Amino acid sequence: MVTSTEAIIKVRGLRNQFGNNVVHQDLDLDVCRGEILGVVGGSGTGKSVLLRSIVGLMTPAAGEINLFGKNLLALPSAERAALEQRVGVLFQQGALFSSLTVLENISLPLIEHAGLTRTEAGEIARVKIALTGLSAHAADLYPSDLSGGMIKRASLARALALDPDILFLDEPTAGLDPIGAAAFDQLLMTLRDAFNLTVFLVTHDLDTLYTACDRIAVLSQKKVLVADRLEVVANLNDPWIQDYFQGPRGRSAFQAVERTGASPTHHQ
Ligand SMILES: Nc1ncnc2c1ncn2[C@@H]1O[C@H](COP(=O)(O)OP(=O)(O)OP(=O)(O)O)[C@@H](O)[C@H]1O
Repeated sequence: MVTSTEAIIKVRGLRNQFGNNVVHQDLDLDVCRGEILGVVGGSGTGKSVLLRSIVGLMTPAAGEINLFGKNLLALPSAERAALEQRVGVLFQQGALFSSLTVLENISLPLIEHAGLTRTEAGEIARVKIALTGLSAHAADLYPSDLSGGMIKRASLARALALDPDILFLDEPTAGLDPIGAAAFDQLLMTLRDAFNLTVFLVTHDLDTLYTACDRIAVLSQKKVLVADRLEVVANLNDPWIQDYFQGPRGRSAFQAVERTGASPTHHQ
């Protein structure tokens, strides 16, 4: 699939800080429409904080965040809320409501934000459940009845409830076994292709980077050090990048891709 070069997300001069802890300084990033961008970096480099800033869950100390060509931070709150509804977010722990069934969890944004009735929302929620590969009977289960992989899929179904243009995922394959993680990567690519979704994916999973991502952004030294195709990023002369991509796990992920012939370039 061909990703466009149009930046659907444009971050400029971003600064985030908690007390004296400056997490981002002068951070710039473009995310192109239709791409799956993998965001990596050492622990604490601010991947989740970057995600939360872009989706409007926290206000940066300085900088500009353009979503769909509009400066998010300068918009009146109603317009900003409308824009934020065009993004779906899958948080690290899934963040499903434990007292609601899967169907009710997915229905909630449709009732609250799209003004649908319970019945209408339930119908759409069932479509999303099928779309994410969950069996129909999962609809009536509670989060505590679900396996780790099912929780990820149910959370994905909820993130897709309002037909977002951009999907944000924070460590979606963390805690999944390798087969479950590979299946989730495949699902992501299928959904991106089917709906021309743009995907912002925070991950530590090297297999995901090799198989699913069109470009990779590396967070380091409070900035995006590089955002480019894997071949370019993996060969950069930077200690963290070399350790990460050329270390034993990086090499085995690369060899697995070589064996199966799967490669990000095959999706472009
Ligand atoms: N609400 C908060 N209050 C204070 N400090 C915070 C808050 N949220 C994040 N931080 C700090 O911001 C920094 C970046 O955190 P963040 O969770 O974005 O890192 P990360 O790159 O996602 O890490 P990991 O890979 O370990 O999940 C850390 O130093 C963290 O302690």
